[in-house]
Amino acid sequence: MEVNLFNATGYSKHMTGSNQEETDQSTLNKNTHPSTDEEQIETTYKETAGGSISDRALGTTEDGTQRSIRDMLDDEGETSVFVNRDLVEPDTIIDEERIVGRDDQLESVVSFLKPTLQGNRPPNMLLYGPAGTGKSLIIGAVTQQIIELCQSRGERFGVVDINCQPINTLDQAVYELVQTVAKDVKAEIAVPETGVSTKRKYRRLYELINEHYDSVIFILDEIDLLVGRRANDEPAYSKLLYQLSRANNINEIEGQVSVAALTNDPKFMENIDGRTDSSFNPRDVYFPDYDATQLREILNNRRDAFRRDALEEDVIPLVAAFAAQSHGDARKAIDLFRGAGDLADEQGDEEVREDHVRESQEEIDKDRSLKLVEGLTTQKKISLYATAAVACYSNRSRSSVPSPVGFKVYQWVTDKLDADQMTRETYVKYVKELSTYGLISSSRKSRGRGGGMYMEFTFTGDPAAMMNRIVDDTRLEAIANQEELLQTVINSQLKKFHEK
Ligand SMILES: Nc1ncnc2c1ncn2[C@@H]1O[C@H](COP(=O)(O)OP(=O)(O)OP(=O)(O)O)[C@@H](O)[C@H]1O
Repeated sequence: MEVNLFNATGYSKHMTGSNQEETDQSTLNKNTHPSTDEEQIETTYKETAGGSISDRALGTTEDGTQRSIRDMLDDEGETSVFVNRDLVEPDTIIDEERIVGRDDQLESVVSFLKPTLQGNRPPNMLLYGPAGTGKSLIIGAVTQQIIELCQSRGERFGVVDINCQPINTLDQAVYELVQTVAKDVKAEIAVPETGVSTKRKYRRLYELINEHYDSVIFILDEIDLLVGRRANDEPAYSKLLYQLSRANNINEIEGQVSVAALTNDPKFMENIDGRTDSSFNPRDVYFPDYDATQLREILNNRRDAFRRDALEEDVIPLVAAFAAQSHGDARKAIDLFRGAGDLADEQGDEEVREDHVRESQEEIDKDRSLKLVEGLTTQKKISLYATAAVACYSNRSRSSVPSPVGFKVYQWVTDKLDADQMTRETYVKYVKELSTYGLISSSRKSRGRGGGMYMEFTFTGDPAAMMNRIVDDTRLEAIANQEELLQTVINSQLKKFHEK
């Protein structure tokens, strides 16, 4: 892959072969000076707990003698299948040479952002495509290079990167931007999170940017999830994109500003307000799914995360095949690769084998839904329960859930429970969030001419199991006891929806 923009040699925090050699070397060094390390651990331990560490033997060996913490730590170091586990962590920024199959996207993003280096304003961008297809990776890799090039010329290029998924309102989004910039430039946030207007937060944002950056790019990940709370309002993402993309024109920000919005939703621009459309007016960059061959290559480029000879031949093809099944998501492939290695370590095996991959995949499947459900707020649980109930009790041949029906059932459930009721937008947002975890897939549907648009949700796993899990965890039991009634409500709502 040849990208001509840069002459910088690489990123300082990246994992390179030489970093790995350094790590190996320092591990070697540590082993040749055990007494120094032991003294250090012992001193720290004495200071905090009183007594010597060698007094405290924790494990027992096969011959019945007890082992110290240090022995056990040393043991693990020797048997791990990993030599550079960071390389299979999803958030590690990787070297350009390790990027696979994204030449076109990389070239587009480079060419769009190149004007920054000439002091000109780059266009705004919309990076769209399914989860785990490299959107954050590519924009992160290019902006990182620009930061370094600008630094070497004494210019300050700011990258303000936020994930909109956990953010509910425009006001929170602006505060998050202020917080992100303040952290980057090590300045005071100087505006409270609540109790002041959004306008004041914007003002602080612009002030920080004008003081600390010569040019700036906002990266808004999962932008489509920033819907806001009120049903009939313009969505929060539309307002935010409008403000940020015109901040330059109205001189709120003095340097060059561009906005890169990242989304899984290919139809994102259809919901944008007209005036936002014309001020944001992005250049599109599409990120398609990876196929199994590309996923294999992505994993092969990270096989040095593992000890040489620690991977059985079938491991990479099998991981790639599993990930290709779940929509070609590279994040899932890397997670499974790491998970199989962790399992081999846990089981004290020196090699990662096919059975570690299979077992790890099973655990991921089980864990994902369990953990996810445990961590949800009550409102999200109710939204998910209502949606799963429609999929489960529908008498129709297709068990997909139209969002208007899911919402009606959600309203019915909240009424029965006397719980708060969110707007339809918020309900849709909550359920869509679950598609990020692969529990649900969502697609936008049209009801035909003049009928409007709606979302359709499909469960990847068993919706009944999902309902049971939620019931175990919440006061929804009262509803679960009215199964027949719930079934009737669902099928009458489905009937109404399809007759319209
Ligand atoms: N082409 C690639 N080459 C190497 N690694 C990749 C590639 N694409 C993605 N990855 C890795 O997969 C993981 C997910 O990628 P990334 O976060 O860029 O996806 P995304 O499209 O932004 O996903 P989402 O929409 O869920 O935010 C990261 O660890 C990234 O390094």
